[in-house]
Amino acid sequence: MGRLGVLLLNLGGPEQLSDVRPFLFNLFSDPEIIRIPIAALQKPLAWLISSSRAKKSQANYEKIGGGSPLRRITEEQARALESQLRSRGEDVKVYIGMRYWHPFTEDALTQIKRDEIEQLVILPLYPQFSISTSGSSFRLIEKIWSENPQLKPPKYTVIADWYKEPGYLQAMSELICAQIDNCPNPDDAHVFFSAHGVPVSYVEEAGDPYQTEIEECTELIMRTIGRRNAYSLAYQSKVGPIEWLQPYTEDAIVELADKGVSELVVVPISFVSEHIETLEEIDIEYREIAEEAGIHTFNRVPALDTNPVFIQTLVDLVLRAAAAPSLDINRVTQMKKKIKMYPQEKWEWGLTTAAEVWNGRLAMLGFIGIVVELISGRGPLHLFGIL
Ligand SMILES: C=CC1=C(C)c2cc3[nH]c(cc4nc(cc5[nH]c(cc1n2)c(C)c5CCC(=O)O)C(CCC(=O)O)=C4C)c(C)c3C=C
Ligand SMILES: [Fe+2]
Ligand SMILES: [Fe+2]
Repeated sequence: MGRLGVLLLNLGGPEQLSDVRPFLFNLFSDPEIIRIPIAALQKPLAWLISSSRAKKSQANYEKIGGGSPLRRITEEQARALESQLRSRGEDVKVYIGMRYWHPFTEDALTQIKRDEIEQLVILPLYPQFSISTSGSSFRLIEKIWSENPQLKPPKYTVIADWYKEPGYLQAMSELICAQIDNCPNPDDAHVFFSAHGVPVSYVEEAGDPYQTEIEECTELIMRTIGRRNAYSLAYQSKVGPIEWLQPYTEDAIVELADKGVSELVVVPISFVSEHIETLEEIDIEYREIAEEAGIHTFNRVPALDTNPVFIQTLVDLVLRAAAAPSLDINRVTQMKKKIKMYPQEKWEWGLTTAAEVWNGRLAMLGFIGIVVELISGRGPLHLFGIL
């Protein structure tokens, strides 16, 4: 086997407060994150939303030290993975490709070409697949390679999701058990999984397998734990006016308190590193809601970061993928069945009634939003809470 490369895919995050606005612009420019049916409106709307949201978002990043720790942690994970693989005798280099901030995926692919990597394993740092995360990164890689075919390595394999990996389940269950045991009454502790949400339309209309994979993942983790603790799942970080997966984390916490739960073990489930949604949203915002609702123990399970059992899982995944026949991005998307990634014709031009209605609604919302916002400086986007 020739020189092996591993490309870790992640979201990226602003490193300092002045990065927040351009980072948000990149994020909202992605049609897999916000689906604007008229492509020409994508960038103006991204500019509008990012400019207006920046202040609120900066205030949150300020509370966690003025920037996202995502780059530092992902680099630590990459180094740990690389040294583990090298200790197994592999001639390997690990790269990081972020979707919305440095180090960008484009730069990683250029470096991979320069280093003459012969076989590339593409490994998203998202255990479960979503159109908005791994799907978006796969689309970007496809686009870069189609525009610049010489960047494509001779062989590559894509890992679509890996939430069923025994090592991952083991690492998560050890971290959760430690927090259960930290509760005053461990048997009464309620294990509360909080996943990053996505709009309902992603699952119901575009066929995103994310919700199914998240639900299955929580069940597998609880089976691995093998204790009798009650558990539930909710979705956090809703953005904008449309309906996202429910129940929402903030409502579910209050409901549990109303039912008499007073000891909560909170498990961030859709991401493997500490980031703004764990350090600010869970640790500050949701903790406050829980305390006000009468929950006296709120133990948050730390993210995996460089947990050795987790890094070992990544090693196993890479070695298995490197030994497997080449699996390309198109086949992965097909394997994910009928996912409609934007701007597939089916979705964009509405071969189904639902998509037509939805596109119409979005187009109207976009037009009205931009016009009202530009005229008054305070439009529907504010009203609906996007900004
Ligand atoms: C599996 C994880 C994630 C999914 C699914 C996801 C979907 C999703 N996100 C937004 C909008 C925003 N996300 C933001 C930050 C952010 N998102 C994730 C992960 C998932 N997103 C992470 C890890 C981070 C934080 C990175 C960091 O800086 O540490 C933000 C910016 C922060 C803010 O202003 O709140 C936005 C906005 C949408 C719309 C979406 C699905 C369509
Ligand atoms: Fe997000
Ligand atoms: Fe948030």
